Amino acid sequence: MDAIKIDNLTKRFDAMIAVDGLTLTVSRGELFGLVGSDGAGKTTTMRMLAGIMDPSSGDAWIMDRHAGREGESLKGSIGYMSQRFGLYPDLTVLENIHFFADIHGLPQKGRQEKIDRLLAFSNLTPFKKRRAGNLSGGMKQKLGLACALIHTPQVLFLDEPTNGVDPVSRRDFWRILYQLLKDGVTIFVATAYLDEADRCNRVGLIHKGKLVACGTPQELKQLMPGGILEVHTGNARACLQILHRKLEGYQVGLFGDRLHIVSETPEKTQLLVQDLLGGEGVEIVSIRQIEPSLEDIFISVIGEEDVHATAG
Ligand SMILES: Nc1ncnc2c1ncn2[C@@H]1O[C@H](COP(=O)(O)OP(=O)(O)OP(=O)(O)O)[C@@H](O)[C@H]1O
Repeated sequence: MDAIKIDNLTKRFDAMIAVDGLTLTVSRGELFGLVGSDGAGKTTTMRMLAGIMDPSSGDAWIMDRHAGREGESLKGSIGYMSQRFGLYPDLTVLENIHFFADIHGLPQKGRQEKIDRLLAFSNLTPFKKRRAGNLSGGMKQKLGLACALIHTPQVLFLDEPTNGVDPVSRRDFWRILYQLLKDGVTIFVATAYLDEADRCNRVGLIHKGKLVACGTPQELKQLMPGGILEVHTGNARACLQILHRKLEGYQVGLFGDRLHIVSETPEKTQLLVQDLLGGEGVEIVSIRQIEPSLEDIFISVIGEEDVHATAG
């Protein structure tokens, strides 16, 4: 059964279409990633699903209830952690959680046990008396998550929850999400980090408000015809310029100190690239075919010039 059903959801801001005919479903207990660069339409989608923004047209249902028309009755079933999650910096960790418990009308009976469980779950027990303003970025996000979970929602919406958080805390945060999945919570997470997208059961790539691809990470990786050639040389940027100049009709992108070339015939392209770079006096450290990453797929689907705003 579907936890989330989105049908032709559209949001216009004057002439600008922020979300353009989005249609997709998310099953119960699924971890779905909405992936796109800045301004792709992720936050606008989240707001409409969480019932805090009306769509211009189209519909969404969460657990069989209409996100707009039945928004009020949905509140108890969904948790929403927005990008600028409203923690109170002057309140302690514990006080913040109590504040959200009050908002959701959580009864006093059983409340303390619930809070203790959430604190332990998010590894915040030792910090419960610390003021939220004095927490690290990663801890703030965990506290935001604990607050979003206080009323035991069935569906959790997370808008770029690990934006700007260090890699160790990000991994920690994802561990917590996997625990929630085990408890049967459906998670809909927006992210610009493609490595995070790889951790999702299914991924939707959104670009300029449109869903341009959707499937499991493995399915998305099969969207790419041919393969990827990874080229490692002493100076990737110089080689990028050479290949942009001389290798017409190919997508070439810079990934750290490596170049990725999308090719339908990688073996042939490998010979061509070896010739071209050799002719320019470039020494190739290695050149090999690799499995495309989600980042490769993203670039191949939306075009290289549009991808630069996307975090790696
Ligand atoms: N209230 C608004 N009024 C006008 N335009 C808006 C409004 N909210 C969003 N937009 C525009 O809609 C587009 C989609 O924005 P949205 O915030 O949904 O993208 P996003 O993928 O979440 O990116 P980011 O991570 O930068 O928030 C952007 O071009 C944005 O400028």
